[in-house]
Order: sequence, then C-alpha cells, then structure tokens
Amino acid sequence: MDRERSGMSGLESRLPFLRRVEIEGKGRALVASQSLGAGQIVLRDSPILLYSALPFVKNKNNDNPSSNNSYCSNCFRTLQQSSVSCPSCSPHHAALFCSPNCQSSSVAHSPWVCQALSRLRDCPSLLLHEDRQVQASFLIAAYNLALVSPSHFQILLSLQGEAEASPPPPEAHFLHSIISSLCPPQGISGFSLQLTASLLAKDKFNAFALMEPFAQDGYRSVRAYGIYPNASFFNHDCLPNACRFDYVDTESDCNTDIIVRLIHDVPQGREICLSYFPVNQNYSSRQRRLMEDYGFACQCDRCKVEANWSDEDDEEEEVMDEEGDQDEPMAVEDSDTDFPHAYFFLRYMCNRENCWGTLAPLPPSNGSPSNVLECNVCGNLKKEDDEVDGDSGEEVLLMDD
Ligand SMILES: C[S@@+](CC[C@H](N)C(=O)[O-])C[C@H]1O[C@@H](n2cnc3c(N)ncnc32)[C@H](O)[C@@H]1O
Repeated sequence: MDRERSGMSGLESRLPFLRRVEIEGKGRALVASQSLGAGQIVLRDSPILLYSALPFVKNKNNDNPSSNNSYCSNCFRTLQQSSVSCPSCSPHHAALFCSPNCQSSSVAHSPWVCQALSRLRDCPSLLLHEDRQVQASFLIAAYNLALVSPSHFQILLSLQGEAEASPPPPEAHFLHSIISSLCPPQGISGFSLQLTASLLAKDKFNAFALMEPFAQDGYRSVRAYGIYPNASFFNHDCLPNACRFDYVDTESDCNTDIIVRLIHDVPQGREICLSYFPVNQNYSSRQRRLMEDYGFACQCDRCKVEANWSDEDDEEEEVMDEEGDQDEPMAVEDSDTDFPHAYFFLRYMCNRENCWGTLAPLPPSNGSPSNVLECNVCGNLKKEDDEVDGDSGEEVLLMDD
C-alpha cells in the first residue's frame, strides 16, 4: 500500500513515535504518537547541512584554542595528527579532512565552496566580523546545497523562519553583496537578497550546535552547526521532557546524527519539547534569549510560575553556558518550596561542576527502563536511587575521564 492510500504521512512512517501537529501560537510541533517510556529514543536525525562555527580568521580577542584546522571539514570529528588537505585550496588555509575517504566523499566542499571560501579570506570587510564570517559559511553551504541536493534545499526552505523585516536587515544586505561577488554558480533558482535574508532566518531558528567536548573549566564552544530536517520541529519548553545527544567524535559513520531521548515517561498525545539552551537559566535570561534568538515569548508552565517571582528570586551569580555566553543561572535549593518544578532540577540536571547538562535515562533494554542516567553535555553516567533527594545518585562512570 502506498503511503498516501494508507493515510500515513512520510513523517509518520519514518518517525514511529512522533506525530506532527499544529499548535496555536507555536506552529508545527511533534507529539507522542503512543505512550512512551523514559529513555526512549524518539528520533535519530541526520543533518542535511553542516557548517563550521569557527571564523576563517580570528580576531585578536578570541582566545578559543580551536580553529578550522581542529576538525575535519566533512565529518567534524577532531583531527588527529595525520590529516588530508584539499589540493585545490590555498596551501595556507587548506580545508583538512580526517581521511581520504572523507575528502573524496565531501559534497559540502565542492569546487565552488572551495573557491568561495578562499576568496572570502581576502575580503577585508568580512574579516573584521567573526559572526558574519560564520553566517557567510552558512550561506555558502546553503547555496551549495541548492546545487548538490535540490530536494534537501527545499526542505531547508520549508523550515520556520521568514525574512519578516522588509526591507531585509543590514546584515542580509552585507552578506548578500559578498555572496554575489563570489560568482554563485548558475542554476541556483531564485538567488536574491530576499532568499539570502530568508535563509539567514531559517538558520537562526533551526540550527543545532555541535559542541566541543566538555571541559572542566566550563568553556565549551560550538564546533559546527547543523540543520536537521525532523528535529527542527521540536518546540522549546523550559522544563523539557526530552533532550538531545550527539557523539561527534565517535567512530560511527553517522557521527553527526543527533539523538533525542525522553527524560521521563510521556503519555500519548503530549507534545515533546527540548530546551533550546541549558535549563539552569533564570526567567529573565530565558525570556530575553527566546525573544532575541527565536522570536517568541515563552508561556510554558515553568515561565508562568517564575513570572510571578520577585527580582531577588530570579537573580544569582554568573556562569558560562554551553555556548560560552554569559547568562544568569537560577538558584535551586532543596528547600525551595515556592518552586513546584524543583524536583526536575534535583533529578535531571547534571551536578558536575560547570556542566549544567540535562540527564536522561539510557534507552530501555528488553522493555525494562534503565536506572542509569546520561548527561547530554559532559557524558557522565549516574545511577539513580529509588528515592531522589538533594544529593542522590551514585556516579558510575565518567565517560571522558
Ligand atoms: C525549531 S522551530 C520549531 C518548529 C516550529 N514551530 C515550526 O513550525 O516549524 C523554532 C520556532 O518554533 C516556535 N516555537 C518554538 N517553541 C515555542 C514555544 N514554546 N512557544 C511559541 N513558539 C515556539 C518559534 O517560532 C521558534 O522560532
């Protein structure tokens, strides 16, 4: 039976645990198509587009030790001593690959991309702005996608994010004029300022960050961004019921896949949400970030409670979050009786210093739930006690120690 006649959408046949619905005020959303248990993998998704989060040329104040020479330009694994360089790039700034196989199979580093990136390095107005360099990398990857995989480009175009502002914002003008000067190949249909602005908006709302490994000092910057065609439909909740894992440095072929697992049991029909950033941020930081980066005011249950808190309840010392931004964390104390969600933090927030990751149980095996929780930032595994109290949970293994 074909899919249309069976009444099953393409998405439902590929994602057996999820159903796509429209929710007023949120747009498209993913809900559980059946009741699901803690630790269940509800999605494994491969990127349609990946691009480096690192500028081509760093400014003097950038003390991030990573550079584009740190990761394979195709699979973004950390490069080991032996790497293969692109023979067409300029010798001083050649794209590096972890293996001849990665080099030859890279559609992302096409001849046009290779040439475009080399020319961007000679563009003085761009070199002053690291953020614009990264946005230029995205646009090159997106316009390359239009050529090498038109169907994936259509998926990118279908994601949330329109160029709302009319006329387009100054950065779209600036970046479009730069991309126009790179002789975009014939055959990109609709190449225009409006399309560039729209692509930038889609990137802003939908890109997932693939992070550098967790370091004890808490500094953890992004190594690459990816656009994931199905994961892009997860909405945000400040107390999520799922979280996503990635294992970029793994040997597996699908090292840039992201995996979304449930934090706790979810009944059929309940929306499955991620938190778009670490859950420890306080109310005002969360609201500011969601408005600036994603264009909405969050009205989740946690925000409704915290909206009524006083300023003293809402402020605390500063920490670095997972993308190295400074944001204000909230204080969580065992005795915090005003806060009905405190249980979530005690049970599902990693208590390793400077981590702020979220814990989700390992997938059930043979139908039995696991009592081992994994942190999605530092990879710590923690055995959960039957009764969770402030300091519960025995650490069973440090994955990267
Ligand atoms: C990654 S997309 C999620 C899927 C999106 N709803 C769609 O229709 O394609 C992110 C966008 O979804 C919307 N969104 C996500 N979480 C939301 C929430 N809790 N409340 C309202 N809108 C939300 C915002 O427009 C945000 O920019």
